[in-house]
Amino acid sequence: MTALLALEAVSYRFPGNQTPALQAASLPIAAGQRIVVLGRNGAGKSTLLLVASGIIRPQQGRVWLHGAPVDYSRSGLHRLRRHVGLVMQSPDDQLFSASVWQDISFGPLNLGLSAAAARQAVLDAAAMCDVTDLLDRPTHALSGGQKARVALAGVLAMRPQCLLVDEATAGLDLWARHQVVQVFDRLVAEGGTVVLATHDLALARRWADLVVVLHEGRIVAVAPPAQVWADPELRMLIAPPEAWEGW
Ligand SMILES: Nc1ncnc2c1ncn2[C@@H]1O[C@H](COP(=O)(O)OP(=O)(O)OP(=O)(O)O)[C@@H](O)[C@H]1O
Repeated sequence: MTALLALEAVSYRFPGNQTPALQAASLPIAAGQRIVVLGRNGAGKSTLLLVASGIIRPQQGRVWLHGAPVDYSRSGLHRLRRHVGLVMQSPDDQLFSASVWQDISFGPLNLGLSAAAARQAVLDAAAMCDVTDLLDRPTHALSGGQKARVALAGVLAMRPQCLLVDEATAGLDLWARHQVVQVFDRLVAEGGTVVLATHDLALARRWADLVVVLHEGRIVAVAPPAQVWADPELRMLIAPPEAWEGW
């Protein structure tokens, strides 16, 4: 079966760095998957998502969308963005319009939706992320957790088939976290795929069908959570022993 999105032997080194942030990373991503990416700070999780979303272009290897290599022309990236959405680690990197409404509507309008369709997409995404009450607010005047939910709504408004999320639940209160996970589940139930980079082991254990373990830029495992949890060497690459107590 053709993967929805795939990384093939992808490497990327940031300018000026000695070591690559991502090295020969291969990962097929199928429709309907719940994938969690684990690894220590600097392991390459954000870089993997940036490459998968087309925001950075790998120096080696290729990214495939629906069985065709991504081309980095304007139209190629437009096609990728219609299917793959990235919620960045810091909402301040994502929110740039004056008001919440403008911010959430930017993506759908940019994809070429009519004003009416974009309006509906904004309302739907805002309802999903519980930010309807914030639509008229200036983006700079939101709390951190509110910004995170608005950033998610802005990506959901483009109805991506594959949602990539960097640290989605960090900084959210427990209700917001619960709600965001419900949004992910809904997307998967509708045939979409969600890829989360996180340090939240509890979420990874109970939610993921597949865990990707990154270490120093390399993918060292792609396996169901139970298999990762049962492997002492993989566990050490992710977190210290006390983090695994009770599992
Ligand atoms: N903009 C950048 N410029 C230069 N180096 C970078 C940049 N962003 C990341 N790096 C480097 O690339 C490597 C991988 O970083 P990355 O942000 O992908 O890790 P991460 O696993 O997401 O970490 P964290 O858990 O801290 O978010 C690190 O060594 C980091 O220092």
